[in-house]
Amino acid sequence: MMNNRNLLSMYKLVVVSYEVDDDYSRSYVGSYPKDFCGPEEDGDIFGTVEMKPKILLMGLRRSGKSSIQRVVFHKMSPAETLFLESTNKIVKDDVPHSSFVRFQVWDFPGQIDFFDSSYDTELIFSGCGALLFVIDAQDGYTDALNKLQQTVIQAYKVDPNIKFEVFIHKVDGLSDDQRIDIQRDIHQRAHDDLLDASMDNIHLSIYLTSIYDHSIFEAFSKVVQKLIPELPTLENLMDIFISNSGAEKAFLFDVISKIYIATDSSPVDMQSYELCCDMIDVVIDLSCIYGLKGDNDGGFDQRSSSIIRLNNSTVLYLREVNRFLALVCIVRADNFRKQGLIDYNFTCFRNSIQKIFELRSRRGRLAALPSVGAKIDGANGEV
Ligand SMILES: Nc1nc2c(ncn2[C@@H]2O[C@H](COP(=O)(O)OP(=O)(O)OP(=O)(O)O)[C@@H](O)[C@H]2O)c(=O)[nH]1
Repeated sequence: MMNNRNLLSMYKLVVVSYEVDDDYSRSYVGSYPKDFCGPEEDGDIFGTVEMKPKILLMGLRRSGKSSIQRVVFHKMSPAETLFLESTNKIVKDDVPHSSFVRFQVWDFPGQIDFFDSSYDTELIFSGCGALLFVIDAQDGYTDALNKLQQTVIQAYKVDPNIKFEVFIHKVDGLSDDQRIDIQRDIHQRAHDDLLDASMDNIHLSIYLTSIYDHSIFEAFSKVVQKLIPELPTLENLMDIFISNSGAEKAFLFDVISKIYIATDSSPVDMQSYELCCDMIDVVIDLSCIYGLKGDNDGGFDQRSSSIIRLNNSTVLYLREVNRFLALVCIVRADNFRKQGLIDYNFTCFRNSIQKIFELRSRRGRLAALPSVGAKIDGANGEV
Protein backbone atom coordinates (compact mmCIF):
# COMPACT_ATOMS: atom_id res chain seq x y z
CA MET A 1 0.00 0.00 0.00
CA MET A 2 0.98 3.61 -0.16
CA ASN A 3 3.91 4.84 1.82
CA ASN A 4 2.69 8.15 3.19
CA ARG A 5 6.10 9.54 4.00
CA ASN A 6 7.14 9.21 0.44
CA LEU A 7 3.88 10.37 -0.99
CA LEU A 8 4.33 13.54 0.98
CA SER A 9 7.72 13.94 -0.61
CA MET A 10 6.06 13.69 -3.97
CA TYR A 11 3.64 16.43 -3.01
CA LYS A 12 6.49 18.58 -1.83
CA LEU A 13 8.25 18.21 -5.14
CA VAL A 14 5.18 19.59 -6.85
CA VAL A 15 5.08 22.56 -4.53
CA VAL A 16 8.76 23.21 -5.11
CA SER A 17 8.14 23.38 -8.83
CA TYR A 18 5.62 26.16 -8.22
CA GLU A 19 8.11 28.15 -6.21
CA VAL A 20 10.87 27.74 -8.71
CA ASP A 21 8.52 28.84 -11.46
CA ASP A 22 8.16 32.46 -10.55
CA ASP A 23 11.45 33.15 -8.88
CA TYR A 24 14.08 31.50 -10.94
CA SER A 25 13.17 29.35 -13.84
CA ARG A 26 11.23 31.77 -16.01
CA SER A 27 13.24 34.54 -17.46
CA TYR A 28 12.36 37.10 -20.03
CA VAL A 29 14.88 37.14 -22.75
CA GLY A 30 13.57 40.25 -24.43
CA SER A 31 12.34 40.80 -27.94
CA TYR A 32 15.88 40.78 -29.28
CA PRO A 33 17.28 37.40 -28.39
CA LYS A 34 20.79 38.35 -27.33
CA ASP A 35 20.93 35.60 -24.75
CA PHE A 36 20.26 32.80 -27.15
CA CYS A 37 23.29 30.68 -26.81
CA GLY A 38 22.26 27.21 -27.95
CA PRO A 39 21.76 24.33 -25.59
CA GLU A 40 22.74 24.77 -21.98
CA GLU A 41 24.79 22.40 -19.95
CA ASP A 42 23.39 21.00 -16.78
CA GLY A 43 23.57 18.02 -14.50
CA ASP A 44 20.65 15.68 -13.85
CA ILE A 45 19.68 13.53 -10.93
CA PHE A 46 22.13 10.88 -12.04
CA GLY A 47 24.96 13.39 -12.04
CA THR A 48 25.01 13.57 -15.79
CA VAL A 49 26.50 16.63 -17.36
CA GLU A 50 24.54 16.94 -20.55
CA MET A 51 23.28 19.41 -23.06
CA LYS A 52 19.76 20.55 -22.37
CA PRO A 53 17.82 20.72 -25.62
CA LYS A 54 15.43 23.56 -26.34
CA ILE A 55 11.81 23.14 -27.30
CA LEU A 56 10.53 26.20 -29.15
CA LEU A 57 6.85 27.04 -28.84
CA MET A 58 5.71 29.04 -31.85
CA GLY A 59 2.47 29.99 -33.56
CA LEU A 60 0.18 32.95 -34.14
CA ARG A 61 -1.06 35.18 -31.34
CA ARG A 62 -3.60 33.68 -28.96
CA SER A 63 -3.13 30.20 -30.42
CA GLY A 64 -2.52 28.84 -26.92
CA LYS A 65 1.28 28.55 -26.58
CA SER A 66 1.64 29.98 -23.08
CA SER A 67 -1.41 28.03 -21.89
CA ILE A 68 0.14 24.76 -23.04
CA GLN A 69 3.37 25.48 -21.27
CA ARG A 70 1.65 26.56 -18.04
CA VAL A 71 -0.77 23.63 -17.92
CA VAL A 72 1.78 20.94 -18.70
CA PHE A 73 4.75 22.18 -16.68
CA HIS A 74 3.33 24.45 -14.02
CA LYS A 75 0.10 22.72 -13.01
CA MET A 76 -2.02 25.71 -13.98
CA SER A 77 -5.67 24.77 -14.31
CA PRO A 78 -7.07 25.23 -17.83
CA ALA A 79 -9.62 27.78 -16.62
CA GLU A 80 -6.88 30.03 -15.25
CA THR A 81 -5.33 30.36 -18.71
CA LEU A 82 -8.26 32.60 -19.65
CA PHE A 83 -6.50 35.33 -17.69
CA LEU A 84 -3.06 34.93 -19.26
CA GLU A 85 -1.77 38.07 -20.85
CA SER A 86 -0.36 38.08 -24.32
CA THR A 87 3.36 37.30 -24.42
CA ASN A 88 5.30 40.21 -25.90
CA LYS A 89 8.82 38.98 -25.23
CA ILE A 90 10.54 35.68 -25.71
CA VAL A 91 10.17 33.76 -22.47
CA LYS A 92 12.70 31.13 -21.52
CA ASP A 93 11.45 28.53 -19.09
CA ASP A 94 13.50 25.80 -17.46
CA VAL A 95 11.32 22.79 -16.98
CA PRO A 96 11.04 22.39 -13.19
CA HIS A 97 14.41 21.47 -11.90
CA SER A 98 13.23 18.50 -9.93
CA SER A 99 11.75 16.88 -12.97
CA PHE A 100 13.48 14.07 -14.83
CA VAL A 101 12.60 15.58 -18.16
CA ARG A 102 15.34 18.11 -18.74
CA PHE A 103 14.95 20.76 -21.37
CA GLN A 104 14.09 24.38 -21.82
CA VAL A 105 10.87 25.66 -23.30
CA TRP A 106 11.05 28.96 -25.19
CA ASP A 107 7.70 30.67 -25.59
CA PHE A 108 7.69 33.08 -28.52
CA PRO A 109 5.31 36.00 -28.93
CA GLY A 110 2.82 35.35 -31.74
CA GLN A 111 3.86 38.45 -33.67
CA ILE A 112 7.53 37.51 -34.04
CA ASP A 113 8.77 37.90 -37.60
CA PHE A 114 11.87 35.92 -38.50
CA PHE A 115 12.43 37.95 -41.65
CA ASP A 116 13.03 40.96 -39.44
CA SER A 117 16.81 41.47 -39.51
CA SER A 118 16.93 42.09 -35.75
CA TYR A 119 16.36 38.36 -35.17
CA ASP A 120 19.27 36.05 -35.52
CA THR A 121 17.68 32.84 -36.75
CA GLU A 122 20.98 30.98 -36.41
CA LEU A 123 20.98 31.65 -32.71
CA ILE A 124 17.29 30.94 -32.28
CA PHE A 125 17.24 27.58 -33.99
CA SER A 126 20.67 26.20 -33.17
CA GLY A 127 20.59 23.66 -30.35
CA CYS A 128 16.85 23.26 -30.76
CA GLY A 129 15.54 19.73 -30.17
CA ALA A 130 11.98 20.31 -31.32
CA LEU A 131 10.00 23.13 -32.85
CA LEU A 132 6.44 22.95 -31.69
CA PHE A 133 4.06 25.00 -33.83
CA VAL A 134 0.60 25.66 -32.41
CA ILE A 135 -2.40 26.23 -34.71
CA ASP A 136 -5.72 27.40 -33.28
CA ALA A 137 -8.32 24.96 -34.62
CA GLN A 138 -11.18 27.25 -33.64
CA ASP A 139 -9.94 30.04 -35.89
CA GLY A 140 -9.19 30.35 -39.61
CA TYR A 141 -5.80 28.78 -40.16
CA THR A 142 -4.60 30.09 -43.53
CA ASP A 143 -2.28 32.66 -41.90
CA ALA A 144 -1.07 30.04 -39.45
CA LEU A 145 -0.15 27.70 -42.30
CA ASN A 146 1.81 30.44 -44.06
CA LYS A 147 3.69 31.16 -40.88
CA LEU A 148 4.27 27.46 -40.31
CA GLN A 149 5.83 27.11 -43.73
CA GLN A 150 8.13 30.13 -43.25
CA THR A 151 9.18 29.07 -39.78
CA VAL A 152 9.85 25.46 -40.63
CA ILE A 153 11.93 26.33 -43.69
CA GLN A 154 14.01 28.85 -41.76
CA ALA A 155 14.60 26.38 -38.95
CA TYR A 156 15.42 23.52 -41.29
CA LYS A 157 18.08 25.62 -43.01
CA VAL A 158 19.78 26.21 -39.66
CA ASP A 159 19.47 22.65 -38.39
CA PRO A 160 17.91 19.82 -40.43
CA ASN A 161 17.81 17.58 -37.35
CA ILE A 162 15.13 19.64 -35.59
CA LYS A 163 11.91 17.70 -35.00
CA PHE A 164 8.90 19.59 -36.36
CA GLU A 165 5.73 19.09 -34.33
CA VAL A 166 2.40 20.69 -35.17
CA PHE A 167 -0.29 20.95 -32.51
CA ILE A 168 -3.76 21.52 -33.94
CA HIS A 169 -4.91 23.07 -30.71
CA LYS A 170 -8.22 23.90 -28.95
CA VAL A 171 -9.98 20.91 -30.51
CA ASP A 172 -12.25 20.69 -27.45
CA GLY A 173 -14.83 22.81 -29.29
CA LEU A 174 -14.97 20.44 -32.28
CA SER A 175 -16.90 17.26 -33.03
CA ASP A 176 -15.02 14.06 -33.91
CA ASP A 177 -15.81 14.52 -37.60
CA GLN A 178 -14.60 18.09 -37.58
CA ARG A 179 -11.37 17.00 -35.92
CA ILE A 180 -10.67 14.41 -38.59
CA ASP A 181 -11.49 16.89 -41.39
CA ILE A 182 -9.32 19.63 -39.97
CA GLN A 183 -6.40 17.29 -39.40
CA ARG A 184 -6.60 15.97 -42.93
CA ASP A 185 -6.91 19.47 -44.39
CA ILE A 186 -4.00 20.91 -42.42
CA HIS A 187 -1.82 17.91 -43.18
CA GLN A 188 -2.55 18.21 -46.90
CA ARG A 189 -2.08 21.97 -47.12
CA ALA A 190 1.09 22.03 -45.02
CA HIS A 191 2.55 19.27 -47.16
CA ASP A 192 1.58 21.08 -50.39
CA ASP A 193 3.15 24.31 -49.13
CA LEU A 194 6.43 22.53 -48.43
CA LEU A 195 6.26 20.81 -51.82
CA ASP A 196 5.83 24.19 -53.54
CA ALA A 197 8.96 25.38 -51.76
CA SER A 198 10.78 22.15 -52.78
CA MET A 199 11.17 21.28 -49.12
CA ASP A 200 8.91 18.23 -49.00
CA ASN A 201 11.67 16.22 -47.34
CA ILE A 202 10.76 17.99 -44.08
CA HIS A 203 8.64 15.75 -41.89
CA LEU A 204 5.84 17.28 -39.83
CA SER A 205 4.23 15.30 -36.99
CA ILE A 206 0.67 16.44 -36.37
CA TYR A 207 -1.33 16.09 -33.13
CA LEU A 208 -4.83 17.14 -32.05
CA THR A 209 -4.62 18.81 -28.65
CA SER A 210 -6.58 20.63 -25.98
CA ILE A 211 -5.66 21.79 -22.51
CA TYR A 212 -9.10 20.67 -21.32
CA ASP A 213 -8.27 16.97 -21.53
CA HIS A 214 -5.24 14.68 -21.46
CA SER A 215 -4.47 15.11 -25.15
CA ILE A 216 -1.99 17.88 -24.46
CA PHE A 217 -0.02 15.67 -22.03
CA GLU A 218 -0.08 12.77 -24.45
CA ALA A 219 1.13 14.90 -27.36
CA PHE A 220 3.84 16.49 -25.25
CA SER A 221 4.93 13.03 -24.12
CA LYS A 222 5.51 12.05 -27.72
CA VAL A 223 7.46 15.23 -28.41
CA VAL A 224 9.66 14.71 -25.36
CA GLN A 225 10.22 11.02 -26.11
CA LYS A 226 11.87 11.94 -29.39
CA LEU A 227 14.48 13.86 -27.39
CA ILE A 228 15.39 10.88 -25.20
CA PRO A 229 18.25 8.98 -26.83
CA GLU A 230 17.65 5.90 -24.67
CA LEU A 231 14.02 5.55 -25.80
CA PRO A 232 14.35 2.30 -27.82
CA THR A 233 16.09 0.64 -24.86
CA LEU A 234 13.45 1.88 -22.42
CA GLU A 235 10.66 0.61 -24.67
CA ASN A 236 12.36 -2.72 -24.97
CA LEU A 237 12.58 -2.98 -21.19
CA MET A 238 8.91 -2.10 -20.85
CA ASP A 239 8.01 -4.84 -23.35
CA ILE A 240 10.03 -7.38 -21.40
CA PHE A 241 8.44 -6.22 -18.16
CA ILE A 242 4.82 -6.48 -19.29
CA SER A 243 5.20 -9.76 -21.13
CA ASN A 244 6.80 -11.42 -18.09
CA SER A 245 4.40 -9.88 -15.58
CA GLY A 246 1.10 -10.53 -17.35
CA ALA A 247 0.40 -6.78 -17.45
CA GLU A 248 -1.79 -5.21 -20.12
CA LYS A 249 0.00 -1.89 -20.41
CA ALA A 250 2.72 0.06 -18.60
CA PHE A 251 3.87 3.66 -18.63
CA LEU A 252 7.06 5.13 -17.27
CA PHE A 253 5.96 8.53 -15.95
CA ASP A 254 7.78 11.68 -15.09
CA VAL A 255 5.65 12.16 -11.98
CA ILE A 256 5.71 15.92 -11.82
CA SER A 257 4.71 16.71 -15.38
CA LYS A 258 2.66 13.52 -15.98
CA ILE A 259 4.52 13.13 -19.24
CA TYR A 260 5.22 9.49 -19.99
CA ILE A 261 8.75 9.09 -21.16
CA ALA A 262 8.29 5.53 -22.38
CA THR A 263 5.66 2.86 -22.76
CA ASP A 264 5.59 -0.67 -24.18
CA SER A 265 5.08 -1.22 -27.89
CA SER A 266 1.32 -1.93 -27.75
CA PRO A 267 -0.77 1.03 -28.95
CA VAL A 268 -1.61 3.70 -26.37
CA ASP A 269 -5.30 4.10 -25.83
CA MET A 270 -6.29 7.42 -24.38
CA GLN A 271 -8.44 5.89 -21.65
CA SER A 272 -5.57 3.85 -20.20
CA TYR A 273 -3.32 6.87 -20.22
CA GLU A 274 -5.98 8.99 -18.51
CA LEU A 275 -6.49 6.35 -15.84
CA CYS A 276 -2.78 6.25 -15.08
CA CYS A 277 -2.57 10.07 -14.97
CA ASP A 278 -5.52 10.14 -12.60
CA MET A 279 -3.80 7.59 -10.40
CA ILE A 280 -0.80 9.88 -10.07
CA ASP A 281 -3.13 12.75 -9.12
CA VAL A 282 -4.82 10.59 -6.48
CA VAL A 283 -1.47 9.56 -5.04
CA ILE A 284 -0.37 13.19 -4.86
CA ASP A 285 -3.64 14.31 -3.27
CA LEU A 286 -3.56 11.55 -0.68
CA SER A 287 -0.01 12.42 0.19
CA CYS A 288 -1.16 15.95 0.82
CA ILE A 289 -3.84 14.78 3.25
CA TYR A 290 -2.16 11.87 5.02
CA GLY A 291 1.55 12.47 4.51
CA LEU A 292 3.70 12.91 7.57
CA LYS A 293 4.94 16.42 8.16
CA GLY A 294 8.66 16.91 8.59
CA ASP A 295 9.75 14.49 5.91
CA ASN A 296 12.21 16.48 3.89
CA ASP A 297 14.43 13.91 2.29
CA GLY A 298 13.01 15.06 -1.01
CA GLY A 299 12.52 11.61 -2.56
CA PHE A 300 10.64 8.34 -2.59
CA ASP A 301 12.07 5.20 -1.23
CA GLN A 302 12.20 2.00 -3.14
CA ARG A 303 9.22 0.48 -1.35
CA SER A 304 6.72 3.21 -2.18
CA SER A 305 3.81 1.90 -4.16
CA SER A 306 0.10 2.21 -4.66
CA ILE A 307 -2.59 -0.24 -5.73
CA ILE A 308 -6.03 0.78 -7.00
CA ARG A 309 -8.56 -1.96 -7.74
CA LEU A 310 -11.17 -0.96 -10.30
CA ASN A 311 -14.63 -2.51 -10.47
CA ASN A 312 -13.94 -4.04 -13.89
CA SER A 313 -11.47 -6.65 -12.57
CA THR A 314 -8.51 -4.45 -13.39
CA VAL A 315 -5.77 -3.29 -11.07
CA LEU A 316 -3.67 -0.15 -11.39
CA TYR A 317 -0.26 -0.64 -9.85
CA LEU A 318 2.21 2.19 -9.24
CA ARG A 319 5.83 1.70 -8.18
CA GLU A 320 8.47 4.32 -7.70
CA VAL A 321 11.51 3.91 -9.89
CA ASN A 322 13.40 6.83 -8.42
CA ARG A 323 12.66 10.31 -7.13
CA PHE A 324 11.13 11.47 -10.39
CA LEU A 325 10.00 8.40 -12.26
CA ALA A 326 7.17 6.03 -11.51
CA LEU A 327 6.09 2.92 -13.34
CA VAL A 328 2.31 2.64 -13.60
CA CYS A 329 0.89 -0.55 -15.02
CA ILE A 330 -2.54 -1.92 -15.76
CA VAL A 331 -2.96 -5.56 -14.79
CA ARG A 332 -5.95 -7.90 -14.90
CA ALA A 333 -7.06 -8.87 -11.39
CA ASP A 334 -6.38 -12.56 -12.12
CA ASN A 335 -2.79 -11.84 -13.08
CA PHE A 336 -2.31 -9.57 -10.12
CA ARG A 337 -2.58 -12.61 -7.81
CA LYS A 338 1.06 -13.17 -8.76
CA GLN A 339 2.11 -9.85 -7.29
CA GLY A 340 5.40 -11.34 -6.11
CA LEU A 341 6.35 -12.08 -9.69
CA ILE A 342 5.44 -8.56 -10.78
CA ASP A 343 7.50 -7.12 -7.95
CA TYR A 344 10.48 -9.28 -8.86
CA ASN A 345 10.26 -8.19 -12.50
CA PHE A 346 9.93 -4.61 -11.37
CA THR A 347 13.16 -4.87 -9.39
CA CYS A 348 14.96 -6.16 -12.50
CA PHE A 349 13.39 -3.34 -14.52
CA ARG A 350 14.51 -0.71 -12.05
CA ASN A 351 18.06 -2.08 -11.93
CA SER A 352 18.25 -1.95 -15.70
CA ILE A 353 17.03 1.65 -15.76
CA GLN A 354 19.67 2.51 -13.21
CA LYS A 355 22.33 0.99 -15.46
CA ILE A 356 21.08 2.90 -18.49
CA PHE A 357 21.39 6.17 -16.68
CA GLU A 358 24.77 5.31 -15.24
CA LEU A 359 25.89 4.81 -18.81
CA ARG A 360 24.32 8.08 -19.81
CA SER A 361 26.08 9.73 -16.93
CA ARG A 362 29.44 8.33 -17.95
CA ARG A 363 28.86 9.36 -21.54
CA GLY A 364 27.85 12.86 -20.46
CA ARG A 365 31.03 13.25 -18.44
CA LEU A 366 33.16 12.01 -21.33
CA ALA A 367 31.40 14.29 -23.80
CA ALA A 368 32.13 17.24 -21.53
CA LEU A 369 35.85 16.70 -22.17
CA PRO A 370 36.53 18.60 -25.42
CA SER A 371 38.82 16.07 -27.09
CA VAL A 372 36.61 13.07 -26.21
CA GLY A 373 33.44 15.00 -27.10
CA ALA A 374 34.67 15.39 -30.66
CA LYS A 375 35.35 11.65 -30.91
CA ILE A 376 31.94 10.76 -29.53
CA ASP A 377 30.27 13.05 -32.07
CA GLY A 378 32.23 11.36 -34.80
CA ALA A 379 31.15 7.94 -33.58
CA ASN A 380 27.48 8.90 -33.52
CA GLY A 381 27.41 9.09 -29.77
CA GLU A 382 28.58 5.49 -29.28
CA VAL A 383 31.21 4.90 -26.61
N1 LIG B 1 -10.94 26.26 -25.80
C1 LIG B 1 -9.63 26.30 -25.58
N2 LIG B 1 -9.04 27.47 -25.30
C2 LIG B 1 -7.69 27.46 -25.08
C3 LIG B 1 -6.93 26.26 -25.15
N3 LIG B 1 -5.64 26.59 -24.92
C4 LIG B 1 -5.60 27.91 -24.71
N4 LIG B 1 -6.83 28.45 -24.81
C5 LIG B 1 -7.19 29.86 -24.63
O1 LIG B 1 -6.60 30.61 -25.66
C6 LIG B 1 -6.33 31.94 -25.21
C7 LIG B 1 -4.94 32.37 -25.60
O2 LIG B 1 -4.01 31.58 -24.90
P1 LIG B 1 -2.47 32.01 -24.72
O3 LIG B 1 -1.82 30.84 -24.07
O4 LIG B 1 -2.36 33.32 -24.05
O5 LIG B 1 -2.01 32.14 -26.23
P2 LIG B 1 -0.56 32.50 -26.77
O6 LIG B 1 -0.38 31.72 -28.03
O7 LIG B 1 0.48 32.33 -25.72
O8 LIG B 1 -0.74 34.03 -27.13
P3 LIG B 1 0.39 35.17 -27.35
O9 LIG B 1 1.12 35.27 -26.07
O10 LIG B 1 -0.40 36.39 -27.70
O11 LIG B 1 1.25 34.73 -28.50
C8 LIG B 1 -6.56 31.91 -23.69
O12 LIG B 1 -7.81 32.55 -23.43
C9 LIG B 1 -6.66 30.44 -23.35
O13 LIG B 1 -7.55 30.17 -22.27
C10 LIG B 1 -7.61 25.03 -25.45
O14 LIG B 1 -7.05 23.93 -25.52
N5 LIG B 1 -8.96 25.12 -25.66
